[in-house]
Order: sequence, then C-alpha cells, then structure tokens
Amino acid sequence: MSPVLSISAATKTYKTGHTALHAIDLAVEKGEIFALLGPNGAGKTTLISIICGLVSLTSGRITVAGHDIVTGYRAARGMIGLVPQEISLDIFATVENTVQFSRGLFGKTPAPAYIEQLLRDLSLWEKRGARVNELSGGMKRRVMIAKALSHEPDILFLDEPTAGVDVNLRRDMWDLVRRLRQKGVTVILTTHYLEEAEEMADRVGVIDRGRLVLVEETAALMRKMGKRRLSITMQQKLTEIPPALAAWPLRLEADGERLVYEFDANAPETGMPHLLRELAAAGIDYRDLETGRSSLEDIFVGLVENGV
Ligand SMILES: Nc1ncnc2c1ncn2[C@@H]1O[C@H](COP(=O)(O)OP(=O)(O)OP(=O)(O)O)[C@@H](O)[C@H]1O
Repeated sequence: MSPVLSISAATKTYKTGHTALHAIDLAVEKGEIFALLGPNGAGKTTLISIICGLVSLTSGRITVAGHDIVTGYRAARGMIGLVPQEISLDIFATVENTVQFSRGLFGKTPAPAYIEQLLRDLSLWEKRGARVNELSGGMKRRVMIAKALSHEPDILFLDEPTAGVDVNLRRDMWDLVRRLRQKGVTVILTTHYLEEAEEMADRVGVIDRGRLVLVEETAALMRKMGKRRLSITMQQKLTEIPPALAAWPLRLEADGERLVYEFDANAPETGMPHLLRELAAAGIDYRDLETGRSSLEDIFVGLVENGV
C-alpha cells in the first residue's frame, strides 16, 4: 500500500537563517494515528504548516495521496484538515455557518446530514445557531475541529490538541479520532505528552531540534523506554544515599528530601516492596510515596545517552 503522506528530505530554513527542519523522511499509512512528539521549538508546527501549505518548503518533497504539496497544492490541500494550536474563527458567524462555509471553500457540495452528524459528535448541535463570540473557549475549540473536518479530509492534523483542554473535550476528541480511524482517516497529532501518544497513537515519531530522531510503533517504544518512578518523600532530609542502599539506582532530589527510584514498568518485579523494606531496615522514615511514569524529557535523555 502506498503511504497517504510521504515526506522525503524535507528541509526548512527560515529567513532568519534558522534551519528548523533537517532532511525529514517519513511515510504515514492510510488510517494510521501518528503522534509527533518533541519539546518546544523542535519543529513540529513547522512540519505541519509546510504540509498544509502555510509555510514554504526550502528543499525536499512531500506528497499527500500522491499529490505534490507544491505542484499539486489544491488537490493536496483538499485532502487535509488542520486544527491549529491557535483558535481563529469569524466571531460573528454562527457555528453551523462557520462549518458549512469552510466546506464550501474546498469546493464540496453541501452535505447537511454529514454536517449534522459532525456537530452532534462534537456536542455542538445544540449550539449550531449560536454566534462564535457567545461560545466558551472549549466550545470554540470544538468548532475548530468541526471546521477542519467539514470537507471530509483524508488526513487530519491536530496541533497540540489537548493543550489547555478540559477532560470532556479531551474524551470527545479521542472518541472522534477512533471513529475517524475506523473510516480510514489518518490522524497526525503533535504533543508534548507521552501519555497522550501512548493512549492514541499507532506510531510515534520523536523530533528534536529539527531532526526526526526516532520513529517507532508506540507499543515497542513504551517497552523500550517506558520507565516508572517511585518518589519517596522522607521525614528527614538526607545528605547522601545511605551506604546500605548503595546497590539501588537511587537519586536524591528536592534538597535531600526526596529519594527517587526509577524502574522498568514492564519488568515482572518492580523491586518496590523490597526497596521499602530495606529503607525501613536502614531506619529511614518516609511520609509520602508517589509513583508516576517517566516524562518525555527523561526519554529524550535516554535517547541521547543511547546515542540514537
Ligand atoms: N516564522 C519563523 N521565522 C523564524 N523562525 C521560526 C519561525 N517559526 C518558527 N521558527 C523557529 O523554528 C523552530 C521550530 O519551531 P516550531 O514552532 O516548529 O516548533 P514546535 O516543535 O512546534 O514547538 P512548540 O511545541 O513550542 O509548538 C523554533 O526554533 C522556532 O523559533
């Protein structure tokens, strides 16, 4: 099967002379959910903006369902829906008109049943007659999603879809993404959060300083990199790791108040109970325990340390 999105040697140098993307190669299949992860300034928005024709490509080639984004711009753009980070809407238009108008811009004939279903899926149907300026921020974001899907695109780009979004919208959005996938729509999202990628994406690409440093199936990435951490807040601060615990990979944080133990989330034994017994034996009292997943930042450190 030929990929719905094909990126080869895509490079972007802004007028400032800053190269935001260095020869990116990537192929995304139809119906795939692909998460692009990376820290601030990594180049995620630049890449999406190029694919959507908002920013020019310096060199390389990108095709959407076989259409070159430069020479076949209109055909390529018609297959793409984009939900940008920032909300941009005509505040005096109604919800329904906004979505219908957007569909018209792509030269599509009206499809009242499709638009109704779309508005219902996004909990906007009751608000269809409301003007955009009467809506809450979360509702405006829903309108942005409806607008992006108005012309039934083959690929939907979501640029940091859950930044500043409440739990209900987040849940609705993921439900929608799952339904889109069933229909064969490809979804490409950018995020800072590994959990988000883990929850939704079939594959993950990690971009760092303009370079795609890793592309991996999500499950495989989590197996390789997924670490959990146990943070132990102690009754008394420590100045160093007690010799009796030297065999454990422990770190002191928060000015000696917290001991951090990182372990493999997929290992049959976490070592946690054993460690807690040894702490007690060493006479260390603690007042709080917290477990969590290692952050994307830790994973980046892991990538760099492993020389990827
Ligand atoms: N119009 C522009 N002119 C010059 N440099 C730019 C422009 N837009 C972005 N950049 C630079 O390109 C780099 C990549 O920015 P980009 O917005 O693509 O990153 P990002 O991964 O989307 O970050 P974030 O997670 O913060 O949205 C940054 O160093 C940024 O300062």
